[in-house]
Amino acid sequence: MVLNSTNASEFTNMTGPNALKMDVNIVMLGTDNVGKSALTVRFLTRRFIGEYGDIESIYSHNVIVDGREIAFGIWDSPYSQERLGGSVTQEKQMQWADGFVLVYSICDRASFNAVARLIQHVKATKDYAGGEKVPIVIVGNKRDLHHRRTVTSEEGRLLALTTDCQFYEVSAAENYHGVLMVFHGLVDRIREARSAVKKPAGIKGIVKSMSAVFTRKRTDSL
Ligand SMILES: Nc1nc2c(ncn2[C@@H]2O[C@H](COP(=O)(O)OP(=O)(O)OP(=O)(O)O)[C@@H](O)[C@H]2O)c(=O)[nH]1
Repeated sequence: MVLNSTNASEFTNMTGPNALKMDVNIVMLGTDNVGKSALTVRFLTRRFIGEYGDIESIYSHNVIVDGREIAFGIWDSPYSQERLGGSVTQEKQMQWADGFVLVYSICDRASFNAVARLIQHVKATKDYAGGEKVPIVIVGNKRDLHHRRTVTSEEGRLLALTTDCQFYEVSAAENYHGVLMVFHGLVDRIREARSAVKKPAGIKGIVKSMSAVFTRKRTDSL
């Protein structure tokens, strides 16, 4: 299913002459029932509808983020064990994606453990130009069910810190803003990754060390 929606009118500062369009493809990953579809639908429609079915969907959605039009492609598929095994779909997803939202439920320790494995898998599989870090956001969902929590916020934060990912705890059921932060945060990461590819790594360092040599020579000859 492909759903198209344009939601630009709710943002200010969006039609400046310098606004450039940017395509961003995002894959939602995580085990069953963690809320991948709920997060996606919340971002696209601002609504939480409760039941989402098991349909694989690629959504397209245009919004303005920081004055720039972003054309989101969001691939949301139900979890299956083949995901960790190297299926054709998974390979396609890896090639297609610019960034990943890795979701677990704070009430489901197994889903958190699966995210830790998925991070390693994505990092090992995703062939990112320039070798810079793959943009990944880890999301602990179902924050509204804190009385049933089995994964602490600290554990989520620590996982993000040790794997160089971003981290958010949200409730797709109760809070649109948190969900918005997830997708905007990922766009920032993708931007950073792309500009790292454009500017060859180390060029600043080369300029710095050359000027250091010349400065030293001048100083030596005084
Ligand atoms: N309380 C609560 N329930 C949620 C939240 N997010 C999703 N759910 C519920 O969790 C169940 C699973 O949500 P889905 O979005 O279908 O989960 P999924 O990860 O896409 O699941 P699969 O399609 O099986 O891979 C649904 O009953 C949702 O209503 C949340 O933030 N809080």
